[in-house]
Amino acid sequence: MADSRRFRIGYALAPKKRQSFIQPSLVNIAGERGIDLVPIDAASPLSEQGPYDCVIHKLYGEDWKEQLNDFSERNPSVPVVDQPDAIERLHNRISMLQVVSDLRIPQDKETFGIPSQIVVYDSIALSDSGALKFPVIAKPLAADGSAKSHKMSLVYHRDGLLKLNPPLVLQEFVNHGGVVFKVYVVGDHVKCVKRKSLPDVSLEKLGDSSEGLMSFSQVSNMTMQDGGSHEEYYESMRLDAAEIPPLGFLTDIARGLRRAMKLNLFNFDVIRDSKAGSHYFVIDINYFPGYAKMPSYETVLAAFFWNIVHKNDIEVDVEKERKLLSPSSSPGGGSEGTENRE
Ligand SMILES: Nc1ncnc2c1ncn2[C@@H]1O[C@H](COP(=O)(O)OP(=O)(O)OP(=O)(O)O)[C@@H](O)[C@H]1O
Ligand SMILES: O=P(O)(O)O[C@H]1[C@H](O)[C@H](O)[C@H](OP(=O)(O)O)[C@@H](OP(=O)(O)O)[C@@H]1O
Ligand SMILES: [Mg+2]
Ligand SMILES: [Mg+2]
Repeated sequence: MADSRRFRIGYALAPKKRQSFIQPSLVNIAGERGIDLVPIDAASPLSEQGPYDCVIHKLYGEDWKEQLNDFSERNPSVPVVDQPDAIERLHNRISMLQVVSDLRIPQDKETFGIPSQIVVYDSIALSDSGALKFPVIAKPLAADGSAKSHKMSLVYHRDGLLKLNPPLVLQEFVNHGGVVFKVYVVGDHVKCVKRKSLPDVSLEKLGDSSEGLMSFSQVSNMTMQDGGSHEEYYESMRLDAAEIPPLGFLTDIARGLRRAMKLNLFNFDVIRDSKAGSHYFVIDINYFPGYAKMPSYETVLAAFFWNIVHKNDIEVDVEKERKLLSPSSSPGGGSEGTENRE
């Protein structure tokens, strides 16, 4: 007999994120699978809300982190996707990519790594950018969801560094044919899409650029106006022509990142080295990205939610789970996951 029980997944999202992610199509498809998506009011105590069979979230701040940790203590069997400590690694652009460098997965025909990069904490250190080869991209060290964290500069030569405001990551710019591959991960589902990227930088450009740097933000989210200019036509042609890396290669990286980071909802940006067609660089990892931009996002997310509430295969922090589920943990009152309340 089909399971008639309904499950409640609480979501704590900023208004803009709620609008882009909790679309009626997602609510309907999840509903058809017996899953109700229930808003969590971040302005009220989480302990007074619920009950939930799972909590998903993309909110920041120590208070929210404490509320979530308290919720997990009191509801050890209710998955929190994902654990704040695991997400925090992605809020710093050095620790974010360190996990890529630490991955140990077989690299056969296709190989991957991260661009050379250094962190600069103060303006004095700016002048000493070491052995980095120009151009470099100056990225805010913090990737904390603020608009500021996406404000970047392409720096053509050393003088350009003096106009920057640390703390920053200076990451070598890699010519990559103007296309970035965004790899969305939802549990064990992996989907790669192509997006516009920065164009390659010629040696001539390096020599003659007077201003020393070019600022930009979220270039991979810029939509081309319909019937755009000549350049936009060629941009879209280039996008179509770009060959997506082998899915098995991307899946190996995705699986490795998921296990290492203990995260279930993220994407990562990959660029192909124009100088070596089978070498790739991972340049960015994002927690709980814009899934609505992923084809069939509703079906993919609904299947992921179904797996969670049926306790299948999600990445958890086993140590944390073990501690929480140990006999000493006192499952308290509040919002234990519960039977259908219909
Ligand atoms: N090392 C690099 N070499 C070449 N291009 C790069 C490099 N790093 C970033 N870019 C370009 O700049 C864009 C923005 O960089 P990045 O993805 O790190 O920023 P972000 O603000 O975190 O973006 P997102 O919106 O994906 O979170 C990339 O999509 C890519 O087009
Ligand atoms: O094109 P994508 O889905 O990668 O765009 C994401 C982006 O990568 C970041 O994840 C943004 O989140 P923050 O880094 O926290 O700003 C997403 O914004 P959001 O408002 O959807 O969370 C972009 O969609
Ligand atoms: Mg990115
Ligand atoms: Mg990012």
